[in-house]
Amino acid sequence: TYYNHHIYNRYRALNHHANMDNQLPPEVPVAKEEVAPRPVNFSRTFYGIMFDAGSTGTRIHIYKFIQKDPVELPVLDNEMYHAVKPGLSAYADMPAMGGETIRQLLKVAKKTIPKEQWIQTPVVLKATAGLRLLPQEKAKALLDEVKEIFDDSPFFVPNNSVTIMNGTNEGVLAWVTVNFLTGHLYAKTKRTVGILDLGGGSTQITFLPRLKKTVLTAPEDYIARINMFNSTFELYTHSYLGNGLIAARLATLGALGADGLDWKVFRSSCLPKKFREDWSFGGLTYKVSGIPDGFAGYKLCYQEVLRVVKGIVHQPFEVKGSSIFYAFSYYYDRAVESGLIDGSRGGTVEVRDFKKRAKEGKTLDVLPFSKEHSGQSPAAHIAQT
Ligand SMILES: Nc1nc2c(ncn2[C@@H]2O[C@H](COP(=O)(O)OP(=O)(O)O)[C@@H](O)[C@H]2O)c(=O)[nH]1
Repeated sequence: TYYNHHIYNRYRALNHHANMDNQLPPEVPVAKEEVAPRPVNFSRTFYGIMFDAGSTGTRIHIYKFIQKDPVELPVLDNEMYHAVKPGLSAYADMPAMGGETIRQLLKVAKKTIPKEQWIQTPVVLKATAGLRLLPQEKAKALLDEVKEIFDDSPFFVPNNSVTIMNGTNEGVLAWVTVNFLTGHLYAKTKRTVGILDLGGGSTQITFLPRLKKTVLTAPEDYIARINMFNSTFELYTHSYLGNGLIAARLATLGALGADGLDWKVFRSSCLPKKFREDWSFGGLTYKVSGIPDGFAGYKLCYQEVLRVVKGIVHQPFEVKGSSIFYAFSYYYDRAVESGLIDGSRGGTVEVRDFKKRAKEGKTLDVLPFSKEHSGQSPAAHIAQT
C-alpha cells in the first residue's frame, strides 16, 4: 500500500461505505475553508509510520511531512522505506518470531524519527492476503503480538492500529492512489484509469465503470461506493483471494491446502522437466518439480492454470475494450523479468504481450488473468508506484 500525503488528507474526506478500516491519526490537521490568521514562522514537522504486512514481506514506510502554513495541506518531505522477507504469515506457528521482525523494523523508525517526535508519531499496520489466508486464530495471534510490540514502543498507537485490511479497501485505495498520482482525481472526473495489483496471496482489479450495465450486472459486493468531491463514485472492485502469484502457482500445482507436505512432490507442466525446488509460503514448505518423464510447455500449463481460475473470474464486458489499466506489483516484476518493459521506466503492454512471452517460454510464470483478458486486450501501463 502506497501512501501519498495529499491522498492521506483526501482520505479524511473520503467516506468509504464499504467499512473503511483505515485509522487516521488525530494529529493530521484538516484543511479548513475559512481563512485563519497566519502566524509568523509557522512550520511544523511531523511523521507517520505505516507497516504494509504483505504475504511475501513486511515493509515499513516512515513519512516525514512539513506543514508550512496551518491552513495549507502538509507536504510530504521524505519517505524512508525498509523491507524484510518473509512476511508475517510465514510465522503462523511462531508469532513471537514474527513479532521480532516488526521490532527490528521499528528500530529503523527510531533511528529516522527525532526522539521528541516519537510520542506523537502514529504507527499503523495493515495486513493483506497472507494473514487473510491463515486460520483465524493464527492470524489473531500474529496481530496480538504486533499490537503488544506497538504498545511497548515509544510511538503513538491509535485505536485499531493493527488490522487485516479487507480486499475491497485494498483495491479501492490502490485505485485512489494511482488516479491521484496520474492526475485523474478531481471533481466530476470521467477519465480515470483502472488498476491491476498482483500480490503474492491475492490480486485486485478496480476501475470506474463507464457503462451502467457494468454496475448493474456485477455481483453486489463487487461495487464499492466512495464519496469524494461531494459526489459518490461507484467503483467496480474485487480481490481474488488465493490468486496472488504465489498462491495461484501453488494452487496450480495442487499444493495449496494439501496434506502430506513432508513427502509429496507437487508437479506441474508449467515447470521445466528437470526443475525441483522447495517453495515456502504462509509458513509451509512445498516440494515442487516439473514432470521429469512428461511434458512441459505453454499448452499443458495453460490447461492446468485454467482449472484454478475457471468459474471464479468475473469478466466485466467493458474491460474487453480499449481500457487503460495500471498494472503493478508482480505484474510489474514479471514484465521486467520477461523483458517486456524497462525496469526503471516501466512501460505499456497489452495482455497479449504476456501471452506471447509465455508461449516463447521466456518465463515460468503462471498468469491467472491470461484467460480473462484474452482476445481484445486492454492496454496496461506497468508502473512501479
Ligand atoms: N508498487 C508497489 N509494489 C509493492 C510495494 N510493496 C510491495 N510491492 C510488491 O507487491 C508484491 C508482493 O505482494 P504482497 O504484498 O507480498 O502480497 P499480498 O499480501 O497478496 O498483497 C511484489 O511484487 C512486491 O514488489 C509498494 O510499496 N509498491
